[in-house]
Amino acid sequence: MVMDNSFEPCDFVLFGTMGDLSRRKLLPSLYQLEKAELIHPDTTIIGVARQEMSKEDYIAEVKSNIEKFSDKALCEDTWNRLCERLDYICVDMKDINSYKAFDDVVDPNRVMVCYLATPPAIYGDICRGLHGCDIIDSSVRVVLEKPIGHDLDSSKVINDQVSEYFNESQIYRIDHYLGKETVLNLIALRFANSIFATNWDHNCIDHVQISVAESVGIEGRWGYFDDAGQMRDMVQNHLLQILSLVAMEPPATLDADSIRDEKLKVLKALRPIDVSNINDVTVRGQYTAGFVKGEEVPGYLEEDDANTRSKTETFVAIKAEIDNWRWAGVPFYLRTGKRMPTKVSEVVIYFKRQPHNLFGDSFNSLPPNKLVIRLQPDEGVEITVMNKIPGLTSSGSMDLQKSKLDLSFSEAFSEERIPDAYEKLLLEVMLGNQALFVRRDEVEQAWNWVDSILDAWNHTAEPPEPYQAGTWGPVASIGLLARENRSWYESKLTKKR
Ligand SMILES: NC(=O)C1=CN([C@@H]2O[C@H](COP(=O)(O)OP(=O)(O)OC[C@H]3O[C@@H](n4cnc5c(N)ncnc54)[C@H](OP(=O)(O)O)[C@@H]3O)[C@@H](O)[C@H]2O)C=CC1
Ligand SMILES: O=C1O[C@H](COP(=O)(O)O)[C@@H](O)[C@H](O)[C@H]1O
Repeated sequence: MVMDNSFEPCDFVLFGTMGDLSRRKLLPSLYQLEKAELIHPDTTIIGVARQEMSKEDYIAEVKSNIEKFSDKALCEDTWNRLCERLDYICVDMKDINSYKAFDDVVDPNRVMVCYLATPPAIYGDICRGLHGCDIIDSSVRVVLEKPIGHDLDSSKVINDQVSEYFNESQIYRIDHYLGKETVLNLIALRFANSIFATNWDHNCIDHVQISVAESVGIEGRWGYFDDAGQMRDMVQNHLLQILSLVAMEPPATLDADSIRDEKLKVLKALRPIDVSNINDVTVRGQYTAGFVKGEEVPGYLEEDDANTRSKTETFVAIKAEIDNWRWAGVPFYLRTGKRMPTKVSEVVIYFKRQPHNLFGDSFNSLPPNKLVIRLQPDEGVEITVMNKIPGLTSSGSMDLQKSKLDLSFSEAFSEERIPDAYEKLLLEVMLGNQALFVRRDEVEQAWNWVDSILDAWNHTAEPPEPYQAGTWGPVASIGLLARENRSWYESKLTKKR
C-alpha cells in the first residue's frame, strides 16, 4: 500500500448501519478496502443505529453480513483487522439527547467522516444532533446519500439544513455511478485519446444513446420507489451524471471544482422539456407481469405492498438536447427501466456517415462508425470500423465489411479486480477528495430539468404505458427513435442470452 500525507486516520461513523445500503454495499466495501490495506491502521469504524445492541453483537452482525454479500469466502486475517476497528452506539437520530453517546467513541482531535445511510428526511436532525454535542468542526466530513429531496424545493430544504452546520467543502453527495471504474474511464477515453478528443462534437457525431437497463424490479422497496419512480431514482442522478461526463468541455484539471464546473454547464444547457413537447420527447412505462431470464415475475402493481392504482413509472426514455455550440443538433437519447431483459449499462456514440461515397452500394448498406462504451457488466470499449473485404475484383471497386475492435477490460486487465463503486467512493471520502461527489448546484440544476418533465407528466395525467417484464420497455420507446430513422442499440449482452 502507498500511503501519502493526505492519508490520515479518521473516525468513520456509519449512520443507519443496520439498513439495506449499509448491509449490502457499505460494510462489504469497507471489508474490501481493509483487504487492500487501504484503511489507515488507526482508523475506527463506528456503526450507529437505534436498536440496543452490544459491541460484540454488532461485530457478529457485520461479520455475517460480509459473509453474505461478499463475492469470496471471508479472509480471516482481513476480518481480524477490520473487527478491531469496529464499535457501535445506539442513537435515536431524532433525539438530540441521545447524541451524548458520541463522547465515548470519537476523538475530537481526529478527522470524523459521518456517512448518512439513512432516509434524507433525517439528515437535518443528524446534523443538529452532532452540533448539539459540539463535535462539528472544519475537519468533519458528511456524506449524503441520494436522492437528495423529491424535487428542487425539497432538495433545497435538505441542503439548507445540512449547510447550517457544514461548508460545501465538507459535504460529499454520493452518486455511486461516479465511483464506477467505467464511468470514470469516460474522462480518460475522451481526454487522453486524440482520436476521440478531436471528433467529439456535432461535426462528427450523429447522436448519442445512454441506456441503463436493470433486470431487477423494486426489490421490496415499494414504499421508497413508488414515491420516487425511475425518473427520480435513476435519471435525476445517474443518467444525468453520465450525460454530463460524455458532453462536458475539457476541464482545466482533474480537481473537484474543474470537473464539477464543466458538468454544471452541460446541465444548464439542457433544453427544457415541458407540456409543449413532453409527448414528443419522452416515454414512460410501467412493467406488467412477465418473464425475466426465464423466471416468472409479478407486475409492478402486484409487488408486495403495492397500491394497485399507482401511476409511478418504472421505465423512462427521453430525447434530450444540449443547447450549446458543441452539441447543436445532436440528440442524446436516454433510456432506463426496471425488469428489462438483462442488466446492462452502455453509452453508444453514433458517428456521422462520411460526406461522399467512394465505395458504391456496400458503403450505403453499412452503418457508420460507432463507439460502444460498456459501463457494466462485461466492462469494455468497442469500435465498429469499415474494412475492405480482401480479394480481387474485376470492376476496380472495393467491397466493405464492418468489423469490431473490442477491448474487454476483464481480458485487458485480467490481473486487476474491478472494485465496487462504493469502495472507490469510501476511499475518496477518507482521503478528502471531492472530485467524485456531486456539488449542490449540480443537484439543483438536475432537479430543475427533471421537475419540469415530472410537472408536464402530471399535467397530461396520462398513465404510464404498460410493458411486459422482460422486454425493452413500451413500444413507444422504439417509436421515439424510429420516427427519426434511428433505433436503439442492441447490446451484445442481449444477443448472447
Ligand atoms: N438501498 C439501496 O440500494 C440504496 C439506498 N440509497 C439511499 O441510502 C439511504 C439509506 O437507504 P436504505 O439503506 O435502503 O434504507 P433503510 O431503511 O434500509 O435503512 C435506513 C436506516 O436508517 C435507520 N434510521 C431511520 N430513522 C432513524 C432514526 N430516527 N434513528 C436511528 N436510525 C434511524 C434505520 O433504522 P431502523 O432499522 O431502526 O429503522 C435503518 O437502519 C437512503 O437515503 C436511500 O435513498 C441510495 C442508493 C441505493
Ligand atoms: O441508486 C440506485 O441504483 C440502483 C442501480 O445501481 P447499479 O449499480 O446496480 O446499476 C437501482 O437499482 C436503485 O433502484 C437505485 O436507487
